[in-house]
Amino acid sequence: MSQNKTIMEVNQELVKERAKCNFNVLEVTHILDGGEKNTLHRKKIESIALDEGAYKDPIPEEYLSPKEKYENAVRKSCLFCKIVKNALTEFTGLEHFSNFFVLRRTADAFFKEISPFLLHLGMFLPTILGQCTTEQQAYWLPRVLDIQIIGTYAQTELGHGTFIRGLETTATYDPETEEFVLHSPTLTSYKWWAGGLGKTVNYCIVVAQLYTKGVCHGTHLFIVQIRDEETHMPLPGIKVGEIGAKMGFNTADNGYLAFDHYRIPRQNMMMKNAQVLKDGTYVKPDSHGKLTYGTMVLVRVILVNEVAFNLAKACTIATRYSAVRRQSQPKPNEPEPQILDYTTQQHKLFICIATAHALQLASAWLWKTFNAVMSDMKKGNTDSLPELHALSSCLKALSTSDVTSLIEQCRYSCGGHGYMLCSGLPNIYSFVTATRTYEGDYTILLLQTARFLVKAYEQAEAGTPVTPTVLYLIEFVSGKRTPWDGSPEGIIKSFQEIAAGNISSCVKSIRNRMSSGLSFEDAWELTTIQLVGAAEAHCRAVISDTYKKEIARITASSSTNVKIVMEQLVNLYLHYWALNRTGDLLRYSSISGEDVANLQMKYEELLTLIRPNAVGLVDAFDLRDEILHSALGSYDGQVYKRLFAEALKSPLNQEPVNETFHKYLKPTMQGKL
Ligand SMILES: CC/C=C\C/C=C\C/C=C\C/C=C\C/C=C\C/C=C\CCCCC(=O)SCCNC(=O)CCNC(=O)[C@H](O)C(C)(C)COP(=O)(O)OP(=O)(O)OC[C@H]1O[C@@H](n2cnc3c(N)ncnc32)[C@H](O)[C@@H]1OP(=O)(O)O
Ligand SMILES: Cc1cc2nc3c(=O)[nH]c(=O)nc-3n(C[C@H](O)[C@H](O)[C@H](O)COP(=O)(O)OP(=O)(O)OC[C@H]3O[C@@H](n4cnc5c(N)ncnc54)[C@H](O)[C@@H]3O)c2cc1C
Repeated sequence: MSQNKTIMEVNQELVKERAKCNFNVLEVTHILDGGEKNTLHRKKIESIALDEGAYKDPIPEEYLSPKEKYENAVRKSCLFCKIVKNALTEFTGLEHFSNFFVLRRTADAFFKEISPFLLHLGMFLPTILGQCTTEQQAYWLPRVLDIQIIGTYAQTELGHGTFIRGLETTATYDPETEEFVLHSPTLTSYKWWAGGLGKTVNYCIVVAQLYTKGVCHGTHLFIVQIRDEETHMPLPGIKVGEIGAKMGFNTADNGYLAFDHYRIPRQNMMMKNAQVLKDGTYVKPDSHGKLTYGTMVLVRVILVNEVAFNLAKACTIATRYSAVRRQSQPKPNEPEPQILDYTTQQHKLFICIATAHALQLASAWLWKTFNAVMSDMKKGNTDSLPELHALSSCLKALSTSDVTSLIEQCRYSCGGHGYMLCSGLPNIYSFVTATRTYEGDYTILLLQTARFLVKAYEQAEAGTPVTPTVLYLIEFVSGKRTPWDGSPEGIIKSFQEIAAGNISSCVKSIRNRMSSGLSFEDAWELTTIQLVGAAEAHCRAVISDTYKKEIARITASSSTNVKIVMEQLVNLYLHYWALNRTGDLLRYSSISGEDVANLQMKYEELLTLIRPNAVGLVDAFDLRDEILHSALGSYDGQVYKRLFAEALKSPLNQEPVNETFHKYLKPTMQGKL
């Protein structure tokens, strides 16, 4: 493995664990990277960016003031872009975007929190790729890829994030000057949250209500210059600043922005889908009405990969630490066990490894689906967009929610040391917990999927064709049920039955409520707890099915032991979630109490089988120490030496006596204060 320029020798606990591992670690790395070629490409980029040590901070980030932290993050963002510039210029189409995952991963060595450039590459660039005409792209793309301008995505306002149709910023077309006039009529219309907006960017994409010829045509996207390219001063008519301290993302200068009748040229409306002609005539998109929401769909797809990667980091840290840490004495006169030998610890950690695999593979599959839909859309066919929207919504919601809980579980599994910033876990957590909210809140996105599921159920009832991910509804409405058999395929089938059963209950509730006189909206609203549950169940079935099928496909040519350990993890994932949903299983499948007990036994057996390979499995994520930033999770496992070295960096340890002793402590203790 390409492990790091470590100066310490590897802890014997980890040496023994690595010797125990019975599969080829590199083979699993290739599976997770999507093939050997991708692994080599990733390692090459990591080498270019990291081998010279440019990511290192003179003073640890956590001991800097907020302003210094931000300034240091800008310095390193520029450095990072300079180092990887060649890689950046390759991204001239959304189809190349998966290569950004590699850059994103490498950038983590530079930032313990986040780069203020994240939105430039993560949203400004893809929106230009997805929403501009070819001519507009020819103008903007070179400047964006060459970092001649830096941009962000300003959609959310102080008053509205979720409800995009409720945004208040206006863009009113003036045919006299062929300009749009951007205006923020109220305090609640101030743009709020956009990453990098506070101090870093000079351009941004603004989402505003388009008015032309006195008619409002709903929200549209505009490219807006907000700062002078030479002086970086806000331009006249622009009010811009930073929104203040947050739970995480503190190096991302999230900002606010308001317009006072601020003019931009007509050409700055992103016109791939809808257009405003010189005379103010509005030309509607002739296909799907929600095409301007395209960047959100892309970023939701990206986020599934993003959280899988962050979970891989967290469980690498927690698993290596658990192999090194010894605690308690269950058997008299025997040494204290490694905490990884406790079944409850395995229960906390192995589901994290399995989930990181499941989400990594589900995200690769979703990425393929996204590209297929984009390719259809290029030919004018938007038929598969609703299914993509439903899928990307629920996968984003469930993956960010699962991973947030599992990262916290990794922290719990490291006891007190996990609470230290130098464990790396708090920063990973504060980054990932935000993903549950941004780019569409958890509940909101599941309710979007639920809309699709209810419609699909009605189609299945009516005997009209349904899309691939909901084919299970056809069997369900026909009354066909598969008896419980406890096999992996049987568990997935039962997850589909749970999903179908939940959707069916929702449909019944809505119909019953409507037949008792409620409107559809009120009936829907009263059913939303169940609808969220149904969308979650559907998504669990999709992830489980995809995970199992993808592992079977990819490992068809793998060595025997790799195949075995990969299948064990799939089974662990399925058993974990089956046990977690026994209520639903008892309600919607033919499972018995005895079957549940068998599931539990099988689950515990799987933990024991996976245990010898646990460290090998996290090594296979192939995360360089520079990217992990963790005293607990480094490849050498020198946990205690690293914790102590980190403690010595504390500013409080730079002097034997702090001045507060003379100012406050001594006078207090001497009764003189
Ligand atoms: C130095 C460099 C260092 C590092 C960088 C290196 C590399 C970087 C590269 C990658 C980065 C990696 C990862 C991260 C990338 C970027 C992210 C990082 C940070 C992001 C920060 C966060 C940004 C944001 O949050 S932006 C704001 C996002 N906001 C939202 O998501 C709002 C959520 N709300 C909505 O989506 C909608 O309003 C709604 C869906 C809830 C409702 O909309 P609306 O009211 O208009 O519609 P409805 O009436 O409900 O529905 C009508 C029908 O339309 C359908 N619909 C809705 N949405 C869509 C859609 N998107 N597509 C298709 N169809 C849609 C809906 O289903 C209805 O259909 P029906 O048939 O009528 O039922
Ligand atoms: C770290 C971070 C970075 C961000 N970066 C950006 C950015 O770069 N650009 C940008 O434009 N935005 C950004 N955002 C904003 C983000 O997209 C929004 O915060 C998000 O979409 C949620 O919207 P909201 O804050 O308005 O929440 P609200 O919609 O007010 O949600 C509050 C609560 O109400 C519930 N709720 C709301 N509506 C309904 C409903 N119809 N039914 C049931 N429950 C409902 C929600 O589920 C939630 O529990 C960022 C946010 C964060 C936290």
